Amino acid sequence: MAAASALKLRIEGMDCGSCAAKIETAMRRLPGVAEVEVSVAASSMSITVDEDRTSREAIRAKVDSLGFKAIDPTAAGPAGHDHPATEGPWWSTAKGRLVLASGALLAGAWGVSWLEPQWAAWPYVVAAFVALVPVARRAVAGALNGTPFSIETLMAVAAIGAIAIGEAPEAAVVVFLFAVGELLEGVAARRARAGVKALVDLIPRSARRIRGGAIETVPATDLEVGDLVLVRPGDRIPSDGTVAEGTSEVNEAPITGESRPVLKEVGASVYAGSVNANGELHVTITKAAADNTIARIVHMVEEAQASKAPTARFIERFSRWYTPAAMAFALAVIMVPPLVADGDWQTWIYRGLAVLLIACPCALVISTPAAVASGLASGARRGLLIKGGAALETLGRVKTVAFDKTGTLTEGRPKVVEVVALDGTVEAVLAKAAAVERSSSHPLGLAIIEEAEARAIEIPRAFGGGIALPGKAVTARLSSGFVSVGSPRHASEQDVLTAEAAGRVATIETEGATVVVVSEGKRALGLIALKDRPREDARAGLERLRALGLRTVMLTGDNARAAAAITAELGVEHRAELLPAAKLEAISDYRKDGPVAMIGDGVNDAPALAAASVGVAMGGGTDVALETADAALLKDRVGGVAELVVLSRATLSNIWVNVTLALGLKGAFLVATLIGATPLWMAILADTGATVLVTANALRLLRFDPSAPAR
Ligand SMILES: Nc1ncnc2c1ncn2[C@@H]1O[C@H](COP(=O)(O)OP(=O)(O)OP(=O)(O)O)[C@@H](O)[C@H]1O
Ligand SMILES: [Zn+2]
Repeated sequence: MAAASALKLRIEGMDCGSCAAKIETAMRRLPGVAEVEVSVAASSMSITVDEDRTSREAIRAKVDSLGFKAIDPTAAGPAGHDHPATEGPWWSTAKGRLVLASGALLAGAWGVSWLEPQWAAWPYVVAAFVALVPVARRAVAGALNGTPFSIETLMAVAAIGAIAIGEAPEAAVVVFLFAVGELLEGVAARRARAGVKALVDLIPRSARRIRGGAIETVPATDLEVGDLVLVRPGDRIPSDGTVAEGTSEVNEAPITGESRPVLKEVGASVYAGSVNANGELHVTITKAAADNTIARIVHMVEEAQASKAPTARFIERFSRWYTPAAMAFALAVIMVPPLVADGDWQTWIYRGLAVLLIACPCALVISTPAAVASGLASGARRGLLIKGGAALETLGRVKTVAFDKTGTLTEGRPKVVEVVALDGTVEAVLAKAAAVERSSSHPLGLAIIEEAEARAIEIPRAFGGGIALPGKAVTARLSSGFVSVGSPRHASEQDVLTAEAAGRVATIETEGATVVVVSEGKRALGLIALKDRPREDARAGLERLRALGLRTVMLTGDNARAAAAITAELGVEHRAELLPAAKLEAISDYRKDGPVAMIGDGVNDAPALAAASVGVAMGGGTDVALETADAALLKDRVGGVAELVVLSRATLSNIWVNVTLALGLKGAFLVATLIGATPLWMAILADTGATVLVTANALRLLRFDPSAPAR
């Protein structure tokens, strides 16, 4: 049995969701095709196919036969660059030329009818046919490949019908306006795509590489990991790297959306595309051009735009039966009044054809994807990365926002504030604790190691790796025996805390510190108290969420007293001393009241992020934050959560405005047509006009600023 392979093709020429549905239907009829998803917003198709049964050439040929152009990026030219040259100006595209040609013919026909009215019919017929031929070709191709009732079918039937009943001028205007509409329909998707791609253009083309004391200018794409580059004040940083020399403020707005410059010193990470403000920096390159954070963000947003939101899926399914139903209705309009009420055939055929035009579902089908694509692009430019339409919809409906404590509401850099020796010296307690924590990446562990190093304490070696009990403790074997560092609760469960020691723990915790117990075998050696600071904007960020009507909670594995001390400062409800499993339970509790967003740093809370309706990682462009979770805040601020929610809600209401506009216009035109108030050429505006409005409305999201104070 041959394995199915997953292909990703770029598809040019799609404007509207029904194009996507048509391609999907045709693909499913090919042998060996398992899964297929076509995205208009991303101009792409993902398909899983057994290539022994249908070759990729056959797939491409099939797509081309439907009137689109399929391009295999892996087979494409050098460097596998997946950002195609932008399509030329509108008049150079096939659709643009069609609009120009049929417009010119229409104008010519109008001129003839004015000069020589008795010859007017034929030029109009010619004008109508020129614009109709490509439409009819696509209608036939669609019908042969499983989509008999497409927009093109509606169009072709209506235009041919109009010519047949002697309304050639109207037919010509209708097909011309349809061609104009088609040209406009792709605009939203293209603009949203361009908005994101513009980010990549922020990466400079050249860099100043330092080699053997000399400085040479090289293309940024030639930089290799380990190269050293010089970045002067005012320059953009050519590739992700770390500062090797110098101090400067860097504006990271392109990546994080944060316009305040960030001070970078030796050892700090810098991102490609950010602007060096005032000092000279030497930067060691850590990523090749294609792996730069900004390039990956753009790639992720493109993938996100390709994934369909539930509403989009619903509307696509809906329009699958909607189009045939509309045709049946139009037929009834033509047949029933003349047969039943002795109506005039010519009049009712004319009205029935108008109904066909009004029924075109294009505006409806494009309403959701256009808004979602714009919303995602708008977020990406502000450091709010949402990985798909589904996540966006959920974020807009969220009822509860749960936060992890460490690294999310707090800075995640606890500091040791006190060391208490219960047995032996303070130095020995720290030394052994640090030795155990060497095997852990927990923020508390890092703080303990840092403190031991700061006090120049020699850290002994551990034998073998440590054993971590998540949410409880970490244990390792030292030369003196097994040493554990863990929560007081875990220590008392293990019977190593005396009543007196437990009393000291309680006293320190009341001051808002986290206490860990260092024990050897069944003996408590000492206590280490640590404190972490709340993030600067945590309070304001939480308040903004509550102002949006959301419930905010803090879920923490830390002790109840320390948690209470922090939440008193932040004004947020909390649940403390939660083991990882209990965090998941808390989340499913909250989910009973509606969707829950979980905000974490993506480091040790991946299960909680996954358990929530939507997981949001916070963590300044780190790999973990980008890969895990359904959404990520590239700007390390609690306020970003509210911005995510505001943007998502704005996108959802934009979608509803679009759907209402599309359906409303159709309803109004339908009534006007049935009472005979709408000529054919106006009926087409019910869809083309709505498409333009819907597109323009969706594009407003590109400029939407979710950080603006609530209206
Ligand atoms: N590596 C470790 N070293 C010391 N103590 C630990 C370690 N791992 C867990 N603990 C103990 O378990 C408790 C809970 O840990 P957990 O990782 O669940 O929470 P946290 O990450 O500190 O806080 P939050 O849940 O708010 O992010 C800690 O407060 C600490 O007492
Ligand atoms: Zn349409």
